[in-house]
Amino acid sequence: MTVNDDVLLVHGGTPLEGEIRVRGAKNLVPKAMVAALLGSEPSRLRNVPDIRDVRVVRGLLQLHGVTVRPGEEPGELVLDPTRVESANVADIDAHAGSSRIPILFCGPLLHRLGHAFIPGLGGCDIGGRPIDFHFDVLRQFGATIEKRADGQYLEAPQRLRGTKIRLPYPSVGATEQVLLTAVLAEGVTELSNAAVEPEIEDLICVLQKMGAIIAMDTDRTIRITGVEKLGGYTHRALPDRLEAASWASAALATNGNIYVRGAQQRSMMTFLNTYRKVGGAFEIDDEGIRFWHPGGQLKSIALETDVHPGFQTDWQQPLVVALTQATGLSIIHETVYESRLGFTSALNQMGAHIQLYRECLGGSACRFGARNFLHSAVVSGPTKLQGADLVIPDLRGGFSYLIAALAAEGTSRVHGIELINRGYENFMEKLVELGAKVELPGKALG
Ligand SMILES: CC(=O)N[C@H]1[C@@H](OP(=O)(O)OP(=O)(O)OC[C@H]2O[C@@H](n3ccc(=O)[nH]c3=O)[C@H](O)[C@@H]2O)O[C@H](CO)[C@@H](O)[C@@H]1O
Ligand SMILES: C=C(OP(=O)(O)O)C(=O)O
Repeated sequence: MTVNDDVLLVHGGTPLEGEIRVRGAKNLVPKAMVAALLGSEPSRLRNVPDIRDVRVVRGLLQLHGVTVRPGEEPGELVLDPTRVESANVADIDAHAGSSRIPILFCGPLLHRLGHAFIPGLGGCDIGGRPIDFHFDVLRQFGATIEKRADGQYLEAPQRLRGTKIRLPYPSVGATEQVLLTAVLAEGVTELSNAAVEPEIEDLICVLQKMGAIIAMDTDRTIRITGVEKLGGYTHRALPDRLEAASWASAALATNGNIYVRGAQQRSMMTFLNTYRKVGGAFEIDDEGIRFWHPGGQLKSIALETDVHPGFQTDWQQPLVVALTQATGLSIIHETVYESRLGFTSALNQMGAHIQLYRECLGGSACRFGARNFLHSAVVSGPTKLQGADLVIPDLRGGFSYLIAALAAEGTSRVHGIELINRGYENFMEKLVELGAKVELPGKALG
């Protein structure tokens, strides 16, 4: 086992109780920051969380000549792209492997400079995560792409042209690639089989504020009429529905009660339905959502992850920890990523009973069915969890291990917690506020 030295000691068995606040979505904020690169004037983005993925994009934008400074209110960034053409881009390799976001710089840089260099991407190791759709799309707009040892070099010999595209799968990133490229391309782009996640709708709102013309049909078709020039925007990022659901799962698994300020019903409806089926309670008001374990037994369920409006894959791992406490057999079918269930082996070491299958369990057949991936699970519960030594595998898997350690009897050592900072703002402070007994060896918390 590879053990990192950033370790959190978690003394389990205390219900999480209290209030925390979620700010702007990890899966929107960095993209809205990239969108600022398309404008001829400064933009203002509000509700920006202090997470690693935001810091990475800030560094990348600055490298490309965008000035990024704090605005008037806490969590506001002002992004000024007016000097991009004269930037002297150096050290871009330092960003290789940092996140998935660099790929979204392609369209804006091609429009502004006629060329772009994209270093190798990072992001969670939960499947192959190819970027073939992105490059197919960019070629359709008229870009040329050359693979080099350290990344991809792209050129736009002339202004990119609008085009008709059908995605093989409603990929979030590829849909964003089309949006960020089509808005300044010549003519109309028609994208079918697009992803329609709430973060994509919010990115469309950002682009419309900048002067873009984008129409969304109900059948996953998005039509973009290219314009000559875009201005800046002022926008408050939609709240992070993925972080909110993680805390909701933590409340359920630890017998707790957490008010998540900022959580919004509209973007979480599918999660809320599932939470209720499992036996979790929630109450919605204008400012947020309270989630709690109402007592009694939790119920097992059949769950299939899917693109929006289905059950978001990033909700899956934290909820699985709560399902180890439900009575009976729960079935999980992960249809978005082929390798997102590997984190369950550590839960089994803690006492859970989770069996993985290559077959598509629970109803529909997915892309991974006949391809040998362990992408379905049967969780048998309830099981008592015991503290263990855990090594964080990926962002949501990492938060799930925290939940499991908090729900377990005894003490766990959770290694690699730095990864959680990629998508959860101040998670340690929040844990302490909620009454968790956690320690960073040698450091004071709370
Ligand atoms: C930073 C960010 O917003 N990340 C989110 C984004 O990731 P990301 O945008 O990377 O995810 P996609 O929606 O693109 O990926 C979905 C599926 O499409 C496949 N695919 C994608 C692109 C491609 O060129 N070829 C290809 O085969 C992927 O391997 C995966 O199986 O959406 C995912 C699905 O909601 C979320 O889990 C991630 O949290
Ligand atoms: C998979 C995730 O993110 P990314 O695409 O940034 O790896 C996630 O947020 O769970």
